[in-house]
Amino acid sequence: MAGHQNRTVAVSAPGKVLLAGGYLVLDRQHTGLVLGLSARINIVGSGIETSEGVQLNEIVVESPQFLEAQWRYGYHLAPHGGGIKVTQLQVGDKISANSFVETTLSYVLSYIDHMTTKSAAHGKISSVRLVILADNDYYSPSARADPRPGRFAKFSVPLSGANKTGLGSSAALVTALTAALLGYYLSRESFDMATADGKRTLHNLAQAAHCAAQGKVGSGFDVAAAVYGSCTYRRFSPEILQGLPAPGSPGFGERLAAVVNGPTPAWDVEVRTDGLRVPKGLALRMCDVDCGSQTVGMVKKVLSWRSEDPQRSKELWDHLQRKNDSLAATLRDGKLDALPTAILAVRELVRDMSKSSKVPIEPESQTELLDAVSAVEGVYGGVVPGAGGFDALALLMRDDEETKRRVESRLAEWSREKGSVVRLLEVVGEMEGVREEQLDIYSGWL
Ligand SMILES: Nc1ncnc2c1ncn2[C@@H]1O[C@H](COP(=O)(O)OP(=O)(O)O)[C@@H](O)[C@H]1O
Ligand SMILES: C[C@@](O)(CCOP(=O)(O)OP(=O)(O)O)CC(=O)O
Repeated sequence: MAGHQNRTVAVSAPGKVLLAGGYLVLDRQHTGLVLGLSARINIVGSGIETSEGVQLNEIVVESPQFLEAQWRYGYHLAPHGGGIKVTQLQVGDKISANSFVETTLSYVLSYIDHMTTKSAAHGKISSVRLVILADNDYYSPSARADPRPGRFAKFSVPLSGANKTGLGSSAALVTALTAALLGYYLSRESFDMATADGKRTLHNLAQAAHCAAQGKVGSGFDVAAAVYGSCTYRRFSPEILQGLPAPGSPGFGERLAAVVNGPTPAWDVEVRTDGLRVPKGLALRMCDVDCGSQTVGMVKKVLSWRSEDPQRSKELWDHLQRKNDSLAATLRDGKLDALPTAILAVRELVRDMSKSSKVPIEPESQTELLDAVSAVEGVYGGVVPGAGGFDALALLMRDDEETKRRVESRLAEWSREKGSVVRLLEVVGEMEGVREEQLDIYSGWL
């Protein structure tokens, strides 16, 4: 560990879109088609300067794009192998929690502490400052301080006041923060995110921290996208994470390390990065639909339909899985002519699932909008991604300016007619997962 703590580490991890396989991917029998996005969460970690003889035990995390977005933590080694216990410190008169940051710090520092037990540096985690910078498409532009920002916009609100566009900020944040901390405190021989082993450690640890912070075990496709980028994803068995004690309680460090470093058969996740790709000439683009409709408890409702009608739902899911697989194959083989039919086949079965489960996965308003945009020259089609609902679309279209302009003008027309604002985001589908960055892209922010 020693010798690395004065280094500055910069890491970024991409957001995600689940193009096909919503709900199915919760079940290990099925897989999801996951695309990484060009919108990234960046973390820069560097040492905190202290005057000679002064010892600090502080971790400072900041999100300088937002107001009141600084979180300070003290930390100590918990007794009986409880790992590193992190406690938020008061800054000024306000204290706002950030459970994703706090949980990730306690998980990752406990893991690092355990992995360095035998080294002289054990128990000597030094202070660090971590700066978070998120690409603009993660949040709606309405609260921007400058309407024409550079790479990273400044907002005139706290983080809680920014409207998210649903690109998976928490998974990208947890993954980038985990990678930054591992890279900062461990030697390159112990952790290198460019290697398969490094990615495996990062994936397992980030899944554990993200699940704990979320308070539930989802399919984890968002963390997989943040680590590996675009892929086909078969989830890990949720039992892997069961029974982990809480950070600070006896044995936490050792149990966490055993889970994270656990043998591959236990970690039965399957990530195929050659399973899905966006062929040359094609772009995946996202639309943000601002409609005010809320969709709560969709996962619960779909799963209860599944248990109430096991036979029919199984047939439907098996059928849908085959259509999802064909869509992946069509993209992989670059057969653009076959794309519209492959997309429509998926949508048809998703609407069947919508109808049977009475959940608005592809609600009527989205069917209309998708059909309208799919009719624009250069658009191959689109889906309601992830869990579905009213607030987003993913489009597959020709990767050129003219198509983009035609789509934008069709969406503007739609917004005027229907009174719901639909906006094409700048973000595009991208293959690459987590990566190290050069510091110059952050100039002015550090
Ligand atoms: N730029 C950021 N800086 C600090 N924390 C962030 C940032 N973006 C997201 N987060 C964390 O992620 C949480 C949002 O996660 P969540 O509600 O799951 O949204 P998403 O669907 O985008 O993952 C925030 O409450 C915060 O804890
Ligand atoms: C239903 C799901 O299979 C997909 C949900 O995908 P979304 O992309 O809609 O999810 P969030 O943005 O994280 O809320 C649940 C899961 O896989 O965990």
